[in-house]
Amino acid sequence: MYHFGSMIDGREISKDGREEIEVCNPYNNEIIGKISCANHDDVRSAIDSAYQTYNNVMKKMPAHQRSEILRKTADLLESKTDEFARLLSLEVGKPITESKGEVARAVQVLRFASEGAKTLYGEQIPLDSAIGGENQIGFTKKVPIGVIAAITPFNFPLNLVLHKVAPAIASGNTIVLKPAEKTPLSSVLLYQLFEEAGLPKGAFNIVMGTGQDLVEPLVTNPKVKKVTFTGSGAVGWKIKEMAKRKKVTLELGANAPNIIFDDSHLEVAINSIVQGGFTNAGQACVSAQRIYVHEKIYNEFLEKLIEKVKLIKVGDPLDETTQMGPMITEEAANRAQLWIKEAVDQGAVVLAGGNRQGTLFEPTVISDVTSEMKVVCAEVFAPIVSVMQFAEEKEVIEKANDSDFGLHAGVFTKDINRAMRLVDAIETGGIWINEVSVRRYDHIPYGGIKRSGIGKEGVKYAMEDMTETKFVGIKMY
Ligand SMILES: NC(=O)C1=CN([C@@H]2O[C@H](COP(=O)(O)OP(=O)(O)OC[C@H]3O[C@@H](n4cnc5c(N)ncnc54)[C@H](O)[C@@H]3O)[C@@H](O)[C@H]2O)C=CC1
Ligand SMILES: O=C(O)[C@H](O)CS(=O)(=O)O
Repeated sequence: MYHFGSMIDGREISKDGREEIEVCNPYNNEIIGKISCANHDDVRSAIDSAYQTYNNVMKKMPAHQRSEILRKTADLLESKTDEFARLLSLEVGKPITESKGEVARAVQVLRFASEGAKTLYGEQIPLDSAIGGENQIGFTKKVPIGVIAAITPFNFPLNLVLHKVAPAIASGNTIVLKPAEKTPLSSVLLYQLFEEAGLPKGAFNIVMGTGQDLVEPLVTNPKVKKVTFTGSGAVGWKIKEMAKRKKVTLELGANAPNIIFDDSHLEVAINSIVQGGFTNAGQACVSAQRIYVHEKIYNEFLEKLIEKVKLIKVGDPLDETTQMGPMITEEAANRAQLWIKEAVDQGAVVLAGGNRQGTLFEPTVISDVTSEMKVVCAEVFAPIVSVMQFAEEKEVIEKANDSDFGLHAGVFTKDINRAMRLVDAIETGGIWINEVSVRRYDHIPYGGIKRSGIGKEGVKYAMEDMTETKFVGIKMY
């Protein structure tokens, strides 16, 4: 059984006399580990360590050395794919095939960051474009900002942690991480790899515990220069207020629209929605939640979708043949079931699934929903897709945009002109054509608008946000 404390200034601090939180396998509720929680003094020590290490070490470390540490960490992680994947399946409950996918993506994040460390360019500015700027040279440097505080959610505990730690190290910063207390174990295994790869002590610190307890002292400490948060909107926007004038990145939730026109490749669209709605039991912020299907193909689409959804094998995440595992807690599964009941009471029809056994929620398809129902207008974060029909392009654009959120969208059509019209009309941070909203590659700019957040991740873009652009001017005479 794993038992980890906080990792501060290059060592695991004492676990004695600390409050403990058990980490359970959501599939069978077995305890797989526990964490000993940090207190507010520990948070301060972690920030002090990160601050000293930034000023004395990381700020001065050459790019090739930062790059090499990241490259070595990537190689180490790749060599331990099975161990990490197993732990992800145990702590999150995702099928082992998806966990291996998360590890493979995490390796790529490290490799992108390793390359990014060497290509953090400023630009040359032609000063003589301004009257009076003759005989002067101008350029910019990308300079690190210092200590970064990172707060992460449960659903992709390795990759989403790396989307903060890897760009921070690549750009010469230091970081204090508060991982999700439901899935904190993989972040410590990751920490150990960084240590083995030669990352100086204090460059990456982890404080263990609940957000309620640790986030305020972390975010409000004056030595922290930037806060990067991934998680729910309810928490994220509170953190933004706490952070006051600090730089803040918020990666929050959504209810992604996916639009299927009557000229789309039906098989491709259906397979994409099956993947996009049920990956990680729907617990992805870009999960395909609202599916708008053109009226001409609505019945055929629905019939084929239901057929495929009913075949999804739900069960033990460690079984290689399992396609969907449990939700993270019984409370989360119960909430999803209540939302379905509420929708049904208001006229919705459950066409597949709808039931649960403990944390195991059946892959669910509902129709006859309205835009006021929670399963449509709120973030469902469960294996539930709502299918609606439309007749006109203009109408479906309005429906897709009728949301407080705006993270990713998917559009299926063979008409490039229409696709490009939707690219411009749909209000999201990213849009896919002939691919489902859930698709994410780790080097694309990723982040939402509206209530879905502020700023972008994706290694290069996170590095931009973790640096300042400093102007340098030289006058010749
Ligand atoms: N846009 C994106 O990239 C992503 C967004 N998410 C969003 O994350 C949410 C699901 O993850 P959860 O872990 O359930 O989110 P959550 O918001 O409950 O927790 C995220 C982090 O915030 C901390 N936290 C919780 N309550 C807090 C409080 N009152 N004060 C301060 N900190 C607090 C937690 O300890 C955890 O570390 C969904 O809304 C999902 O859409 C998840 C993954 C990616
Ligand atoms: O990395 C991803 O695939 C997503 O960011 C995870 S989530 O945002 O969809 O939860």
